[in-house]
Amino acid sequence: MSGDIIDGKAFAERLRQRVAEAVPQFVETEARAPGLAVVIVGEDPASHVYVRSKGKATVAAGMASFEHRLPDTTSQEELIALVEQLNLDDAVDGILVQLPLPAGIDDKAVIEAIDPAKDVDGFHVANAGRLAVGEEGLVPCTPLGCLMLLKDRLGDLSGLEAVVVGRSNIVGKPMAQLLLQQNCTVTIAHSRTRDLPGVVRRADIVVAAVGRPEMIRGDWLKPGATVIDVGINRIAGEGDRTRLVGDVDFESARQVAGGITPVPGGVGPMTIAVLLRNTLVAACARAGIAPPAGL
Ligand SMILES: Nc1nc(=O)c2c([nH]1)NC[C@@H]1CN(c3ccc(C(=O)N[C@@H](CCC(=O)O)C(=O)O)cc3)C=[N+]21
Repeated sequence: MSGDIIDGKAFAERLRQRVAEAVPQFVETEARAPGLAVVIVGEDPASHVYVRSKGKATVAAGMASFEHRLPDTTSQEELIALVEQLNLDDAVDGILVQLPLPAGIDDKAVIEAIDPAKDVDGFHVANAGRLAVGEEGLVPCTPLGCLMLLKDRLGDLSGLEAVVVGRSNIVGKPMAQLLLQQNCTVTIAHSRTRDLPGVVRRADIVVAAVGRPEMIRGDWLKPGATVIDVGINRIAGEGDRTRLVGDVDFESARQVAGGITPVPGGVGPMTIAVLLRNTLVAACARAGIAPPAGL
């Protein structure tokens, strides 16, 4: 038996298309495009690649993209001053400060400076709190993208056993909240979990977000389980090449899983598509209009 590959890239393209189709209505009523500001500090080449692809996707969806590139000598005060300026800028509906930030800048202080209404990453404590208590708010892009893939594949998730491996504030914890909202029985496993393979083997749904290349293997899975691989790890490949792998050992897992997301082409493209979706949703909320249906 060999499970299906869950095509996150194709799903993400359809979501981006739906966002792009909804933008003209916003432009019509508000006489401006929804705007996303992305702030990047420092020279990390991989981060610059992501920021460029976010900017391109934003423009392709018909939205305005504002990129702010700051040198790695930028102080926390300067960065927060920029965030505060973007908070006040009416052309900006979404603010994303690319993480990680250089050493010496406190991520938390910068995130808390973002207006929660413009926090399209959903990282602000106000949005994390709203998610935890089931209030309307902006939800982190990666976990929301994972949930969309799961619902598309499985329909109703009620009563299913979900194991989230990883407890970060940006993926693991919000993922667990979303699955709980869908009436899953949710376990959060992590580096201190005893008998991790045994815990993972109970799961109908496995979300892997540990940041350890190919850690979760096929023999850890319940046959037929749905596996969502959030990991993006660059490891040594053939010769002097590198290759991108997830937190799941794809080849062995595929033999046992019912469905599995690949890396690349799985969760990564969903993150960017949901970022566009969140930007449009934030823009509608700021304008006091209903968000487009079905996003
Ligand atoms: N404030 C903030 N918000 C973020 O959402 C955020 C961030 N900081 N810092 C960096 C990470 C990383 N991230 C990715 C988004 C898309 C892909 C993606 O589309 N990946 C492709 C291929 C990537 C490749 O080939 O290198 C794929 O998986 O198929 C990857 C990684 C968003 N991040």
